[in-house]
Amino acid sequence: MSSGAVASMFWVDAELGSDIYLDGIVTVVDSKYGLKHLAEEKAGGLINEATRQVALADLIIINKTDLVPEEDLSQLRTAIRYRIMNGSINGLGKILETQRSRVDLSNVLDLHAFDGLSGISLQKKLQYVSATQPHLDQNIITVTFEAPGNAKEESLNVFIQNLLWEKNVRNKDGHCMEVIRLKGLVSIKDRAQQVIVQGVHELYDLEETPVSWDDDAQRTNRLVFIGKNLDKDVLKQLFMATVTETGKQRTTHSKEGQVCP
Ligand SMILES: Nc1nc2c(ncn2[C@@H]2O[C@H](COP(=O)(O)OP(=O)(O)OP(=O)(O)O)[C@@H](O)[C@H]2O)c(=O)[nH]1
Repeated sequence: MSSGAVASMFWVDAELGSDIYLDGIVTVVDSKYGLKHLAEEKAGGLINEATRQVALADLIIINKTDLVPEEDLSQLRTAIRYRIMNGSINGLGKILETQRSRVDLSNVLDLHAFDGLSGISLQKKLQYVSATQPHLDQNIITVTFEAPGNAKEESLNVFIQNLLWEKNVRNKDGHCMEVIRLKGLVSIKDRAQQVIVQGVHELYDLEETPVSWDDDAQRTNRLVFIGKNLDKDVLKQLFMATVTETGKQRTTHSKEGQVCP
């Protein structure tokens, strides 16, 4: 089972009030085979599992560093950084290097990547991502944008569900957008508090933070999407429709009845 699917299970569990909650996603990369797995090409241009797991991670552990020469390790580091720079919500996702996966637990636990607390620093993270986005990789990319206004909760749900569930949103070339993860700070109409939106694969959640908007007139939504075939203009245009309440949610880029693979 992929890490995203496992993460989704724990996330749902947390909502049921269990003692288990999703703190963050840690991906362990094997020094010896990591590079090979990251480079693997999948039929139909789909994102390979190793890249998907690295892009999803809040923390990456490169393990078995004793098994490879420094040269190989350096190549692997570059390959991972390249994927996180393009794919991570955290801008520069944290990387640890280990032998026998020995880590200081304080580096692994209490990541709080999925709870409201992370929202406080989210603004900084989002700014960092947009400032450093290199746009080198046409495979998995990060798209970020800001938009002023208040989203109607119902319209926001339709926007997210079209992306994650219906998968009917296409880029300008007609390719289906594939969102692996999304994160954002959004303003919902008639709510004083800031709301965090988190999505992993097909699961998403809107969570109110303890932070209130300073100035009602100047609420700025900030969103980050990680995935394939993402088009900033199309995403922003669709999101803007949720804040301007035009009632028209679909664009010419989504084709009725045609679900992406
Ligand atoms: N040399 C070396 N061996 C290690 C290290 N970490 C784990 N191993 C050994 O590698 C073997 C396989 O362990 P892992 O790769 O951790 O096992 P795993 O994650 O269940 O296996 P995969 O999912 O197939 O990668 C075991 O014999 C471990 O003792 C390390 O840092 N260095």
